[in-house]
Amino acid sequence: MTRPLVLTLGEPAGVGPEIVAAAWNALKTEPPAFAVIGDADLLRAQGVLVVEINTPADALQPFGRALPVIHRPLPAAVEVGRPDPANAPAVADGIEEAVSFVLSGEASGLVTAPIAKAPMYASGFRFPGHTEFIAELTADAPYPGTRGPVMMLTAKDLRACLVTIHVALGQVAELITADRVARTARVVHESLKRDFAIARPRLAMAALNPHAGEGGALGVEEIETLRPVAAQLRAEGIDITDPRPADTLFHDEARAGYDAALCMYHDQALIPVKTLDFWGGVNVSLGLPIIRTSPDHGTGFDIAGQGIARADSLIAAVRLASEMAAARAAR
Ligand SMILES: NC(=O)C1=CN([C@@H]2O[C@H](COP(=O)(O)OP(=O)(O)OC[C@H]3O[C@@H](n4cnc5c(N)ncnc54)[C@H](O)[C@@H]3O)[C@@H](O)[C@H]2O)C=CC1
Ligand SMILES: NCC(=O)COP(=O)(O)O
Repeated sequence: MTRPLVLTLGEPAGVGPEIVAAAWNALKTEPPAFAVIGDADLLRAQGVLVVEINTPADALQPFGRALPVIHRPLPAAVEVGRPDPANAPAVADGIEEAVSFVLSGEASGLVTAPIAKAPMYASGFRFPGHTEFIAELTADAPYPGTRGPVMMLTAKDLRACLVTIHVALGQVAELITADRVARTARVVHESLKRDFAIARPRLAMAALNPHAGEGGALGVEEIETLRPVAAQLRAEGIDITDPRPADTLFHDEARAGYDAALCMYHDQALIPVKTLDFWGGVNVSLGLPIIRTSPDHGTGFDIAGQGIARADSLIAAVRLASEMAAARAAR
């Protein structure tokens, strides 16, 4: 029987509880089952039938008729739209527990609803986001390849992978080192084979500077770092382009020429992703011992509790986690 996925509820004052409830409504007749870790009362308040369970395996039997929840009550009352740092440690604990279920094999993969970074930081959380936190939690688990984490965002046929993630734009250029670019490319290449069943992945490298540096007139990173790394990667057998101007890398015909784009900074990847498919985009952590996906949107405080938040991205994240877990297990 298919192992269940495990879902975390994310920031309780955001759209997490309502999109998790809506995702269960949409997916309850479709395998795989999932177990939610979080405050069961928040989910009951969404009007769905909840069943409290103890382990992910307990989710399999009731999933079609009730939303299975491993109940972890929050310490502070939740005011919709107003995150309280007092609940942030419980949010982090939920992620940690969910990761342990995947590491132990009790769940096949992890899907996380969005967290709000600021209240987490205010409570002492020392990671930029889920991606780095989950990498730390899985650091001692065996992994048969180049370790990430690498953040990939998917939308329709676009897979955009980030060389740098949550850093100020002013710091990006100094972080574009040969080692970081090469490691990112290796993780992406291996993951496309292992988790996406693409036999011969084709990677496209986005340039950092306008017009790929215009021969050095608009920046030297392409000449000094990116072209030599691309050549080195090709010598290793990785099919990757030289750095290409980012403004012409994401239109329909361009996307047909590669399986994943290597993007140098957050917005270079996330703008095309969210423009192409804001509702269906998925955030994937590559190069980790566990499968982890997430919606591509955040906590939506401005709309939380109004019944208008869309669950499409979370539903896509559940489906993708299931497909990736199956691809990884089949190897
Ligand atoms: N994976 C994660 O945990 C992520 C967390 N965040 C966090 O979310 C918080 C808010 O970030 P923002 O930049 O405001 O992005 P956001 O994605 O929460 O909101 C941007 C816009 O999209 C709308 N929106 C978001 N989710 C929606 C949904 N499910 N249905 C309909 N409309 C939706 C919002 O109403 C808003 O207009 C921040 O603290 C950020 O750190 C942001 C992205 C990912
Ligand atoms: N902009 C993407 C984002 O914030 C997701 O971060 P993470 O929590 O998945 O690491």
